[in-house]
Amino acid sequence: MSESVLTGARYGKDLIRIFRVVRDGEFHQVVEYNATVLLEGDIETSYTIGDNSVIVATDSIKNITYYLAKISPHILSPERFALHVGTYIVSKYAHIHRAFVTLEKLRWSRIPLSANDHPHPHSFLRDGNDRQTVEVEVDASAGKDKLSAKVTSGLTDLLVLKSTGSAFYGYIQDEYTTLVEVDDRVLSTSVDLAYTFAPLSLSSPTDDDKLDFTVPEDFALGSVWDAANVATRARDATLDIFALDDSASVQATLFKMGQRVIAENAGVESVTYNLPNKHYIPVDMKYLGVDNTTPANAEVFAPVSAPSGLISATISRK
Ligand SMILES: O=c1[nH]c(=O)c2[nH]c(=O)[nH]c2[nH]1
Repeated sequence: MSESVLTGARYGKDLIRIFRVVRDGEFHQVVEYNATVLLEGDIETSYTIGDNSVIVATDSIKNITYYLAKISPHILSPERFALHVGTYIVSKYAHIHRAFVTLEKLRWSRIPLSANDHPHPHSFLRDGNDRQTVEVEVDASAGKDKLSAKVTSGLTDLLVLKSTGSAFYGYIQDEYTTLVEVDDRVLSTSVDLAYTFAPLSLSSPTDDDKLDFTVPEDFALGSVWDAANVATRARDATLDIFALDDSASVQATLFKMGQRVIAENAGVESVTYNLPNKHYIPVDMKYLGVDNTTPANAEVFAPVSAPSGLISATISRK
Protein backbone atom coordinates (compact mmCIF):
# COMPACT_ATOMS: atom_id res chain seq x y z
CA MET A 1 0.00 0.00 0.00
CA SER A 2 1.43 3.42 -0.89
CA GLU A 3 1.81 5.90 1.95
CA SER A 4 -1.04 8.22 2.82
CA VAL A 5 -1.69 10.93 5.32
CA LEU A 6 -4.75 12.62 6.88
CA THR A 7 -5.04 16.08 5.33
CA GLY A 8 -8.41 17.23 6.64
CA ALA A 9 -10.81 16.21 9.42
CA ARG A 10 -14.11 17.71 10.53
CA TYR A 11 -17.01 16.03 12.33
CA GLY A 12 -20.14 16.79 14.31
CA LYS A 13 -23.93 16.51 14.26
CA ASP A 14 -26.11 17.10 11.23
CA LEU A 15 -29.89 17.61 11.03
CA ILE A 16 -30.39 18.77 14.62
CA ARG A 17 -34.01 19.89 14.65
CA ILE A 18 -34.82 22.62 17.17
CA PHE A 19 -38.09 24.33 17.99
CA ARG A 20 -38.07 27.01 20.68
CA VAL A 21 -40.88 29.02 22.30
CA VAL A 22 -40.14 32.38 23.92
CA ARG A 23 -43.08 33.31 26.15
CA ASP A 24 -44.22 36.71 27.27
CA GLY A 25 -47.58 35.87 28.88
CA GLU A 26 -49.99 35.04 26.06
CA PHE A 27 -47.64 36.52 23.48
CA HIS A 28 -45.24 33.94 22.15
CA GLN A 29 -42.38 34.05 19.67
CA VAL A 30 -41.29 30.79 18.05
CA VAL A 31 -38.36 29.64 15.92
CA GLU A 32 -37.62 26.37 14.20
CA TYR A 33 -34.11 25.58 13.01
CA ASN A 34 -32.36 22.73 11.26
CA ALA A 35 -28.80 22.87 12.57
CA THR A 36 -25.48 21.33 11.64
CA VAL A 37 -22.56 21.71 14.08
CA LEU A 38 -19.14 20.52 12.92
CA LEU A 39 -15.76 20.79 14.66
CA GLU A 40 -12.09 20.91 13.73
CA GLY A 41 -9.05 20.77 15.98
CA ASP A 42 -6.50 18.34 17.35
CA ILE A 43 -8.62 15.34 16.49
CA GLU A 44 -6.38 13.54 13.97
CA THR A 45 -5.60 10.63 16.31
CA SER A 46 -9.27 9.70 16.46
CA TYR A 47 -9.00 8.90 12.76
CA THR A 48 -5.45 7.57 12.56
CA ILE A 49 -5.05 5.41 15.70
CA GLY A 50 -8.58 4.98 17.05
CA ASP A 51 -7.94 7.40 19.93
CA ASN A 52 -11.41 8.39 21.14
CA SER A 53 -10.04 10.50 24.00
CA VAL A 54 -10.07 13.53 21.68
CA ILE A 55 -13.69 13.07 20.61
CA VAL A 56 -16.48 15.25 21.96
CA ALA A 57 -19.26 12.81 21.05
CA THR A 58 -21.60 14.07 18.35
CA ASP A 59 -24.35 13.24 20.86
CA SER A 60 -22.78 15.75 23.28
CA ILE A 61 -22.56 18.33 20.46
CA LYS A 62 -26.32 17.86 19.97
CA ASN A 63 -26.91 18.21 23.74
CA ILE A 64 -24.89 21.47 23.88
CA THR A 65 -26.93 22.82 20.98
CA TYR A 66 -30.21 22.05 22.80
CA TYR A 67 -28.87 23.46 26.08
CA LEU A 68 -27.97 26.73 24.35
CA ALA A 69 -31.37 26.77 22.62
CA LYS A 70 -32.77 26.79 26.19
CA ILE A 71 -30.51 29.44 27.75
CA SER A 72 -29.19 31.61 24.89
CA PRO A 73 -30.42 35.21 24.80
CA HIS A 74 -29.71 35.03 21.04
CA ILE A 75 -32.07 32.18 20.15
CA LEU A 76 -34.38 34.31 17.98
CA SER A 77 -31.50 35.48 15.75
CA PRO A 78 -30.01 32.67 13.65
CA GLU A 79 -26.71 34.54 13.22
CA ARG A 80 -26.27 35.24 16.93
CA PHE A 81 -27.44 31.80 18.01
CA ALA A 82 -24.98 30.16 15.59
CA LEU A 83 -22.22 32.43 16.94
CA HIS A 84 -23.16 31.45 20.49
CA VAL A 85 -22.99 27.72 19.70
CA GLY A 86 -19.62 28.12 17.96
CA THR A 87 -18.16 30.38 20.64
CA TYR A 88 -19.32 28.07 23.41
CA ILE A 89 -17.75 24.95 21.94
CA VAL A 90 -14.35 26.39 20.98
CA SER A 91 -14.14 28.09 24.40
CA LYS A 92 -15.06 24.99 26.38
CA TYR A 93 -12.76 22.46 24.67
CA ALA A 94 -9.06 23.39 24.58
CA HIS A 95 -8.25 21.18 21.59
CA ILE A 96 -11.18 22.30 19.40
CA HIS A 97 -10.01 25.24 17.32
CA ARG A 98 -12.85 25.82 14.88
CA ALA A 99 -16.60 25.37 14.89
CA PHE A 100 -18.80 25.45 11.79
CA VAL A 101 -22.45 26.07 12.60
CA THR A 102 -25.06 26.00 9.86
CA LEU A 103 -28.70 26.88 10.49
CA GLU A 104 -31.81 26.87 8.35
CA LYS A 105 -34.69 28.86 9.79
CA LEU A 106 -38.12 27.61 8.78
CA ARG A 107 -40.97 30.03 8.29
CA TRP A 108 -43.53 30.35 11.09
CA SER A 109 -45.56 33.56 10.68
CA ARG A 110 -48.40 34.67 12.90
CA ILE A 111 -51.87 33.68 11.68
CA PRO A 112 -53.71 36.87 10.65
CA LEU A 113 -57.25 36.50 11.95
CA SER A 114 -60.04 37.26 9.48
CA ALA A 115 -62.25 38.93 12.12
CA ASN A 116 -59.70 41.64 12.85
CA ASP A 117 -56.31 42.59 11.50
CA HIS A 118 -54.38 41.48 14.56
CA PRO A 119 -51.93 38.66 14.07
CA HIS A 120 -52.59 35.94 16.65
CA PRO A 121 -50.28 36.00 19.70
CA HIS A 122 -49.45 32.28 19.67
CA SER A 123 -50.78 30.64 16.48
CA PHE A 124 -48.53 30.36 13.46
CA LEU A 125 -48.59 29.48 9.78
CA ARG A 126 -45.95 28.00 7.46
CA ASP A 127 -46.34 30.74 4.85
CA GLY A 128 -43.66 29.63 2.41
CA ASN A 129 -41.11 26.90 1.89
CA ASP A 130 -38.17 29.30 1.62
CA ARG A 131 -35.76 29.19 4.52
CA GLN A 132 -33.31 31.69 5.91
CA THR A 133 -29.79 30.24 6.01
CA VAL A 134 -26.78 31.04 8.18
CA GLU A 135 -23.26 29.64 8.08
CA VAL A 136 -20.93 30.67 10.88
CA GLU A 137 -17.29 29.75 11.36
CA VAL A 138 -15.84 30.55 14.77
CA ASP A 139 -12.06 30.37 14.76
CA ALA A 140 -10.00 30.09 17.95
CA SER A 141 -6.78 29.00 16.26
CA ALA A 142 -5.10 32.30 17.20
CA GLY A 143 -5.92 31.64 20.89
CA LYS A 144 -9.03 31.27 23.02
CA ASP A 145 -8.87 34.97 23.86
CA LYS A 146 -8.74 35.97 20.18
CA LEU A 147 -11.88 34.56 18.62
CA SER A 148 -12.75 35.55 15.10
CA ALA A 149 -15.81 34.66 13.09
CA LYS A 150 -17.07 34.61 9.53
CA VAL A 151 -20.79 34.85 8.95
CA THR A 152 -22.61 34.11 5.72
CA SER A 153 -26.39 34.44 5.65
CA GLY A 154 -28.98 34.11 2.95
CA LEU A 155 -32.05 32.26 1.86
CA THR A 156 -32.90 29.19 -0.15
CA ASP A 157 -35.87 27.72 -2.07
CA LEU A 158 -37.66 31.03 -2.66
CA LEU A 159 -39.82 30.05 -5.66
CA VAL A 160 -40.87 32.91 -7.95
CA LEU A 161 -42.43 33.28 -11.41
CA LYS A 162 -43.32 36.15 -13.71
CA SER A 163 -45.59 35.72 -16.73
CA THR A 164 -44.15 38.64 -18.74
CA GLY A 165 -41.35 41.21 -18.40
CA SER A 166 -38.68 38.74 -19.49
CA ALA A 167 -37.06 38.34 -22.92
CA PHE A 168 -34.15 36.30 -24.22
CA TYR A 169 -32.52 37.03 -27.58
CA GLY A 170 -29.17 37.95 -29.11
CA TYR A 171 -27.37 34.81 -27.91
CA ILE A 172 -24.90 32.82 -30.04
CA GLN A 173 -26.48 31.27 -33.12
CA ASP A 174 -24.65 28.26 -34.53
CA GLU A 175 -25.23 24.66 -35.59
CA TYR A 176 -26.31 23.75 -32.03
CA THR A 177 -28.92 26.48 -31.65
CA THR A 178 -32.53 25.32 -31.53
CA LEU A 179 -33.85 27.84 -28.98
CA VAL A 180 -36.11 30.47 -30.55
CA GLU A 181 -35.44 34.11 -29.65
CA VAL A 182 -38.35 35.67 -27.74
CA ASP A 183 -39.19 39.19 -26.59
CA ASP A 184 -41.61 37.82 -24.00
CA ARG A 185 -41.49 34.63 -21.95
CA VAL A 186 -42.36 33.07 -18.60
CA LEU A 187 -39.48 33.35 -16.13
CA SER A 188 -39.29 31.23 -13.00
CA THR A 189 -36.54 30.46 -10.56
CA SER A 190 -35.96 29.18 -7.07
CA VAL A 191 -33.73 31.76 -5.44
CA ASP A 192 -30.70 30.61 -3.51
CA LEU A 193 -28.83 33.58 -2.06
CA ALA A 194 -25.85 33.85 0.28
CA TYR A 195 -24.27 37.12 1.45
CA THR A 196 -21.04 37.40 3.39
CA PHE A 197 -20.52 39.85 6.22
CA ALA A 198 -17.20 41.49 7.05
CA PRO A 199 -15.16 39.24 9.39
CA LEU A 200 -15.76 39.74 13.12
CA SER A 201 -13.55 39.61 16.14
CA LEU A 202 -15.50 38.47 19.19
CA SER A 203 -14.94 39.36 22.81
CA SER A 204 -13.76 36.33 24.79
CA PRO A 205 -16.47 34.69 26.82
CA THR A 206 -16.00 34.64 30.60
CA ASP A 207 -19.11 33.08 32.17
CA ASP A 208 -18.31 29.35 32.23
CA ASP A 209 -21.94 28.41 32.19
CA LYS A 210 -22.95 30.45 29.17
CA LEU A 211 -19.65 31.06 27.31
CA ASP A 212 -21.34 33.87 25.43
CA PHE A 213 -19.94 36.77 23.41
CA THR A 214 -21.09 40.37 23.75
CA VAL A 215 -22.84 42.36 21.07
CA PRO A 216 -21.42 45.87 20.57
CA GLU A 217 -23.91 48.56 21.55
CA ASP A 218 -23.01 50.88 18.70
CA PHE A 219 -23.36 48.30 15.94
CA ALA A 220 -23.67 49.63 12.40
CA LEU A 221 -26.85 49.38 10.38
CA GLY A 222 -26.52 46.70 7.71
CA SER A 223 -23.85 44.88 9.71
CA VAL A 224 -24.01 41.33 11.02
CA TRP A 225 -25.45 42.70 14.31
CA ASP A 226 -28.33 44.05 12.24
CA ALA A 227 -28.77 40.69 10.51
CA ALA A 228 -32.58 40.47 10.85
CA ASN A 229 -33.00 43.73 8.94
CA VAL A 230 -30.38 42.70 6.39
CA ALA A 231 -32.31 39.46 5.82
CA THR A 232 -35.57 41.35 5.30
CA ARG A 233 -33.95 43.86 2.93
CA ALA A 234 -32.17 41.12 0.93
CA ARG A 235 -35.40 39.13 0.49
CA ASP A 236 -37.36 42.29 -0.41
CA ALA A 237 -34.65 43.46 -2.85
CA THR A 238 -34.60 40.06 -4.53
CA LEU A 239 -38.38 40.01 -4.94
CA ASP A 240 -38.57 43.68 -6.06
CA ILE A 241 -35.91 43.29 -8.74
CA PHE A 242 -37.37 40.00 -9.91
CA ALA A 243 -40.81 41.58 -10.30
CA LEU A 244 -39.79 45.01 -11.65
CA ASP A 245 -36.78 44.30 -13.86
CA ASP A 246 -37.45 44.17 -17.59
CA SER A 247 -35.27 41.08 -17.76
CA ALA A 248 -32.79 40.65 -20.63
CA SER A 249 -31.65 37.34 -19.12
CA VAL A 250 -31.38 35.61 -15.75
CA GLN A 251 -27.74 36.76 -15.73
CA ALA A 252 -28.64 40.46 -16.07
CA THR A 253 -31.43 40.29 -13.47
CA LEU A 254 -29.20 38.42 -11.02
CA PHE A 255 -26.53 41.12 -11.25
CA LYS A 256 -29.06 43.84 -10.42
CA MET A 257 -30.23 41.87 -7.38
CA GLY A 258 -26.67 41.55 -6.10
CA GLN A 259 -25.90 45.23 -6.69
CA ARG A 260 -28.94 46.24 -4.66
CA VAL A 261 -28.13 43.96 -1.71
CA ILE A 262 -24.59 45.42 -1.58
CA ALA A 263 -25.86 49.00 -1.91
CA GLU A 264 -28.42 48.62 0.90
CA ASN A 265 -26.28 46.78 3.47
CA ALA A 266 -23.07 48.40 4.62
CA GLY A 267 -21.75 45.27 6.31
CA VAL A 268 -22.23 42.92 3.36
CA GLU A 269 -19.04 42.26 1.40
CA SER A 270 -20.23 39.89 -1.28
CA VAL A 271 -23.41 38.29 -2.54
CA THR A 272 -23.74 34.98 -4.36
CA TYR A 273 -26.92 33.96 -6.17
CA ASN A 274 -27.68 30.54 -7.61
CA LEU A 275 -30.69 30.83 -9.90
CA PRO A 276 -32.04 27.81 -11.73
CA ASN A 277 -33.93 28.80 -14.89
CA LYS A 278 -37.11 26.71 -14.51
CA HIS A 279 -38.26 26.47 -18.09
CA TYR A 280 -41.91 26.87 -19.11
CA ILE A 281 -42.24 25.77 -22.73
CA PRO A 282 -45.22 26.94 -24.85
CA VAL A 283 -47.04 23.82 -26.10
CA ASP A 284 -46.90 23.58 -29.90
CA MET A 285 -50.47 23.28 -31.27
CA LYS A 286 -49.65 24.04 -34.91
CA TYR A 287 -50.76 20.53 -35.87
CA LEU A 288 -54.27 21.63 -34.81
CA GLY A 289 -53.99 24.91 -36.69
CA VAL A 290 -53.78 26.72 -33.31
CA ASP A 291 -51.08 29.31 -32.57
CA ASN A 292 -49.78 28.81 -29.01
CA THR A 293 -46.09 29.48 -29.72
CA THR A 294 -45.70 33.10 -30.83
CA PRO A 295 -45.13 35.06 -27.59
CA ALA A 296 -48.37 37.06 -27.88
CA ASN A 297 -50.44 33.86 -28.24
CA ALA A 298 -48.51 31.59 -25.88
CA GLU A 299 -50.97 30.78 -23.09
CA VAL A 300 -50.52 27.08 -22.37
CA PHE A 301 -47.09 26.06 -21.15
CA ALA A 302 -45.52 22.79 -20.10
CA PRO A 303 -43.45 23.35 -16.96
CA VAL A 304 -40.23 21.39 -17.41
CA SER A 305 -38.75 19.92 -14.23
CA ALA A 306 -35.47 18.88 -15.88
CA PRO A 307 -33.14 19.94 -17.25
CA SER A 308 -33.02 23.53 -16.01
CA GLY A 309 -30.55 26.29 -16.65
CA LEU A 310 -28.41 27.21 -13.66
CA ILE A 311 -27.10 30.75 -13.50
CA SER A 312 -24.83 31.81 -10.67
CA ALA A 313 -22.57 34.74 -9.85
CA THR A 314 -20.89 36.53 -6.96
CA ILE A 315 -21.13 40.31 -6.70
CA SER A 316 -18.61 41.94 -4.36
CA ARG A 317 -18.13 45.37 -2.84
CA LYS A 318 -15.32 47.23 -4.66
O1 LIG B 1 -31.84 33.96 -19.15
C1 LIG B 1 -31.34 33.03 -19.80
N1 LIG B 1 -29.99 32.85 -19.77
C2 LIG B 1 -29.37 31.85 -20.45
O2 LIG B 1 -28.12 31.70 -20.42
C3 LIG B 1 -30.20 30.97 -21.19
N2 LIG B 1 -29.94 29.90 -21.99
C4 LIG B 1 -31.13 29.42 -22.43
O3 LIG B 1 -31.28 28.40 -23.16
N3 LIG B 1 -32.16 30.20 -21.97
C5 LIG B 1 -31.60 31.17 -21.19
N4 LIG B 1 -32.15 32.19 -20.49
